[in-house]
Amino acid sequence: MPPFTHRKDPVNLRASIALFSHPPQCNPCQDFMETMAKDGAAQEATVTPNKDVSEDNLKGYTVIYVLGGPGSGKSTQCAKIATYFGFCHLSVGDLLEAEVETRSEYGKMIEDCKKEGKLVPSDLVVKLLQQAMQRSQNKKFVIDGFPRNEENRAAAESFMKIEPDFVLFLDCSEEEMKRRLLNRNQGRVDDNISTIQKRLKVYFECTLPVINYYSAEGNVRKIDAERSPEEVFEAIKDVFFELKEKHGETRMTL
Ligand SMILES: Nc1ncnc2c1ncn2[C@@H]1O[C@H](COP(=O)(O)OP(=O)(O)O)[C@@H](O)[C@H]1O
Ligand SMILES: O=c1ccn([C@@H]2O[C@H](COP(=O)(O)OP(=O)(O)O)[C@@H](O)[C@H]2O)c(=O)[nH]1
Repeated sequence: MPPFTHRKDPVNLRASIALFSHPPQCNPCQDFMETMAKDGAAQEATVTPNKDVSEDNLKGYTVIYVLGGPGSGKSTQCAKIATYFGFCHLSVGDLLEAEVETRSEYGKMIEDCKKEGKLVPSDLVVKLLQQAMQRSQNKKFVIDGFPRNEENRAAAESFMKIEPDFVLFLDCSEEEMKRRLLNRNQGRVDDNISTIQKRLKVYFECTLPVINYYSAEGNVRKIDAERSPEEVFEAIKDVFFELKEKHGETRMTL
């Protein structure tokens, strides 16, 4: 399969990327990571995984990654998947927001990243995700909006030993994603046009390569996400049933 590019408006995409003069920030917040490494802060407080649960316990879980641009409908569809198929829905964006609310030492940095549309360092994201998975009673996870860049993907594989059963790619035009985000109206600090442009840039430059990585492994199911939420979910259900039939219970437990 040829690599995914932006589907409907490649000309617009090139134009919008050209608006940004700084280089892609697929490994952002470097200063913060260096500080964490120096003082061992990553081991502290709320993000310390439960010590009596080994990372090997994550093996044998069913994991589905749901990727797509900001506003492509990831959260909307993950909630439906969770309800219909009994998966645990883990939104990394929500885990980060919850971390901000605990007023931990990472709160300000997370808030700043979010306002700027930047990605939070992988160490922290992976720890939060690992902790949430270990605390869950469920063994089937639909993971919303992660991995966002190559560093995230590699960290999930090497530290958590997880690889997705498959990746759902919600394909939506830039124009529609912008329209949805500007109408989302949930008081998010990042749903303004300036931050939306930055998030889209990160998506095109950092997340699309991850989708293409999995696609090269034959592990991506692309969904036309520009239809109504109900129509999108019907297409997603077809993918789940088709894969269940193909792989049986051993590969994916529904
Ligand atoms: N298929 C759809 N058609 C129209 N609006 C949608 C659709 N899916 C989601 N939305 C709306 O678009 C906004 C962004 O959806 P959301 O699921 O939060 O996207 P993401 O998690 O990818 O950022 C929300 O206000 C949501 O209600
Ligand atoms: O793996 C992730 C997921 C989210 N974020 C941060 O959380 C923000 C919001 O992500 P969310 O998934 O909530 O929303 P989306 O941008 O997909 O609409 C992003 O812009 C990033 O700042 C991150 O750093 N890593």
